[in-house]
Amino acid sequence: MTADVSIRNATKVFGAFRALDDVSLDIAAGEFIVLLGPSGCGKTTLLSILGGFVEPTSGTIAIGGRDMTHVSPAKRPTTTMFQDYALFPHMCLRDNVGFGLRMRGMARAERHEKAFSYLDLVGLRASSAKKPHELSGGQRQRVALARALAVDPDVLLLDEPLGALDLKLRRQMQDELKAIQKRVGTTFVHVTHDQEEAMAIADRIVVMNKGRIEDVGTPASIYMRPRSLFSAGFMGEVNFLPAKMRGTAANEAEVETALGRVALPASAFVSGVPAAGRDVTLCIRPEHFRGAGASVPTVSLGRGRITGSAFFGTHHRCHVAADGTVLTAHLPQTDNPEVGTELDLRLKADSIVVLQDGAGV
Ligand SMILES: Nc1ncnc2c1ncn2[C@@H]1O[C@H](COP(=O)(O)OP(=O)(O)OP(=O)(O)O)[C@@H](O)[C@H]1O
Repeated sequence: MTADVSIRNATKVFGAFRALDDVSLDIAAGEFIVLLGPSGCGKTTLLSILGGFVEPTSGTIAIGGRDMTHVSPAKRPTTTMFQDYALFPHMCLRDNVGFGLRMRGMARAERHEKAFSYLDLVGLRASSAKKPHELSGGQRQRVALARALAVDPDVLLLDEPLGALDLKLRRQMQDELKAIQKRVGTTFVHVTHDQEEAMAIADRIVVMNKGRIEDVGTPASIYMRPRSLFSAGFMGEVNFLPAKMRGTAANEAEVETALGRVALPASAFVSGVPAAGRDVTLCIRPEHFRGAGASVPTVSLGRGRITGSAFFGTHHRCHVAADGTVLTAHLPQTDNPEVGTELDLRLKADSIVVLQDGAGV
């Protein structure tokens, strides 16, 4: 089963503190949505509102077209999977996975069959007689997932479920989680503060900050075309270059930066081309600098001097100083950037994104 979710103007106030501030979001049935943001931004509060553990101060929640705003957690078509798994230590895996089914009065044979099929889904059928303490962290996490899915929720809510795992296992479990979600087709809403995790698993990422939604989109669209400075900065490394709008022509606009005047295509301005005189910020990903000799259409920010360089395997990460501004540039693995040498600060024109301060969704 699967269902769409509609959140309308959800606000949650704790005393004088606005943990969630007028949040609206539509989630399609079968989507894998990741709520991403720093600690305290309201991710868990939003997830708890979906699960029914927290009631919104105002606003509404509908699941599968039915208003759920004041419905108790047990009566919602949702299941929440927490980071600590909460498996029953004295029960074997089959009984752990079948526990929710027993609570719903399902007959023994049917319950066992279903528990086995979900253990199969997570690759643990052969271990069904084991107890949780006989498993690794990743295996326990899979059992918790099987148990959560066995009760056929329309929407599975996951609160930092991979938070307790070490990095390598975490990356492996992300791939498994995504593959399982695609197989079962259940709507997943997953909370994390890890940008790489969000990119690894999400159909769409919801970037949150201070109780509000800053950006919503596919991993690629948020990375390449962020709609707020916060979103650009949270989704990986970025150079922010302040600028002032100058003239605009048909499909182009000129901006003045500390590194000189630059003509940019109108498409670089994510929320439209602002009027002359307005302050804007150019967002430049470090890997978008192209060395000399690149044959693609380029924008030039003049020349800079390399003040630091470190080899990261896939690329060299360099600091480049130009006219009092220090930029970060990732240069190809095969380059040999040396500190003290000069670098052409050239970019593909369509790789620059220009945002107005205070922009967002
Ligand atoms: N029951 C509560 N009473 C008072 N304040 C609360 C309550 N629950 C959450 N808050 C506050 O609301 C803000 C948002 O909390 P929330 O748990 O949603 O953040 P989060 O983005 O999930 O952060 P984290 O990643 O640290 O879990 C925090 O500042 C938190 O202290």
